[in-house]
Amino acid sequence: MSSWSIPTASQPVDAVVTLPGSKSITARALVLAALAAGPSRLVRPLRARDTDLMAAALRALGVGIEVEEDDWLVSPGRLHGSATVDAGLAGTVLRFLPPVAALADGPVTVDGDPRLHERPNAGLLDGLRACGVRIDDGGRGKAPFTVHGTGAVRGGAVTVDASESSQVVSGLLLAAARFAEGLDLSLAGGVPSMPHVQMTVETLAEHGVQVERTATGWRVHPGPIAPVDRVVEPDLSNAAPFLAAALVTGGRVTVRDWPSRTTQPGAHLEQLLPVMGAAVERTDAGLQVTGGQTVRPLVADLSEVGELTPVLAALCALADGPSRLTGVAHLRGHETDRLQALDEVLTAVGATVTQLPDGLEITPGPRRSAEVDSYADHRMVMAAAVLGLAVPGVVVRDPGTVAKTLPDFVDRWSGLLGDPVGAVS
Ligand SMILES: O=C(O)C1=C[C@@H](OP(=O)(O)O)[C@@H](O)[C@H](O)C1
Ligand SMILES: C=C(OP(=O)(O)O)C(=O)O
Repeated sequence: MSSWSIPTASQPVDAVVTLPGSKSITARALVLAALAAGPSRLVRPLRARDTDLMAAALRALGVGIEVEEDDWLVSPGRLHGSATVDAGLAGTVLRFLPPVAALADGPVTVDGDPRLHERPNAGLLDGLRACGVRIDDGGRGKAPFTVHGTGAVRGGAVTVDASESSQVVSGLLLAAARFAEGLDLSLAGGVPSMPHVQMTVETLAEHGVQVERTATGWRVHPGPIAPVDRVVEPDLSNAAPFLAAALVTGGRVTVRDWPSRTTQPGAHLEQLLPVMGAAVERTDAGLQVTGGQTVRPLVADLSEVGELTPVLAALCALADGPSRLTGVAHLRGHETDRLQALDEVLTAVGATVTQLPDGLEITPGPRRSAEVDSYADHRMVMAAAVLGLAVPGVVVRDPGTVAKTLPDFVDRWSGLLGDPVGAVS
């Protein structure tokens, strides 16, 4: 296991950053292209562990996915088992692949990293069962499990519990046009990360699927899924640490190709970062964030943008007052229990942290060096990188875990600081 001594910023950063494609859009585009009535081209999809695992899983079910320079050419095929699929630690594969597997002819087993075995998935598996699919999960509601595909899914009216992950809704909606009766999905409770559900609905509509909001959820009409060629937007959640660097160092960072309109939750950074003292401007080059004299605290409900919590929490630990982040109980089921992990890391560098049932209170304190874990969580490495800008001597173990969504993050970070060494040992 290697560790990374995070470089401290010796001067304000001043950089223009180009980021790879969105994980969430790439995953949806792959699944819909795989279920479509003809071939689709994905231009500049994200190539990272999560999306490579999704492509491998679809290939294992009979989908053709050819690499052509920076693009993926997806050719749907007859979906078949038997197959074993490695979901790694990807929530997108864990929740988007099983409804596709249910359409395959033969059993498909989904397994992954040790932590995947702890990620909640009963909402999805019970939802699929209500659609008429047989699943063996040993009664755990978690991976590993086997979906016994018969080549067809009934679908119809189902009520699901998506309180632990919006991906339960997205996974079912993505495949639903291929169910005999479509899907009339009702929610049993709340759902976090609504922008991600909206992203699913809009991507379905782009593929010609008839999908509508109902009083209790969403209805997808049965019918063909049209192929679509698309250019994948940059990943705005992965923009967060780079933009945060502008705040921490009082510098300026521009993220290129910021979409004028998007369903990505990272778009909320445009409203959240000014609360923390930044000036944000859309320029011809992209979204430009300029830091102020200090980082200001944040009091916010992050339920819609839970993915941004680790980097925002790191900023809070460097702010000039106490912060309170709420609405993110479901982060306890992410790559790690992120509320616990953030508590440990922020405390290690000198903050006082109180865990709430659904969030964190963070009071900055005298800063101190620390060696911290990555918790197999890409966003914890990114959070540590933000802390290390201002706290000398922050070392993060196993930084390679960023490969989940941004394999060259460490090199990019060193480039941002003009530090070619980027000591990884
Ligand atoms: O649908 C998606 O692409 C995602 C939805 C969200 O999941 P949760 O609702 O489980 O937080 C988000 O955190 C995850 O990173 C990606
Ligand atoms: C929660 C995340 O990932 P996943 O898709 O694995 O749930 C994330 O990327 O922050």
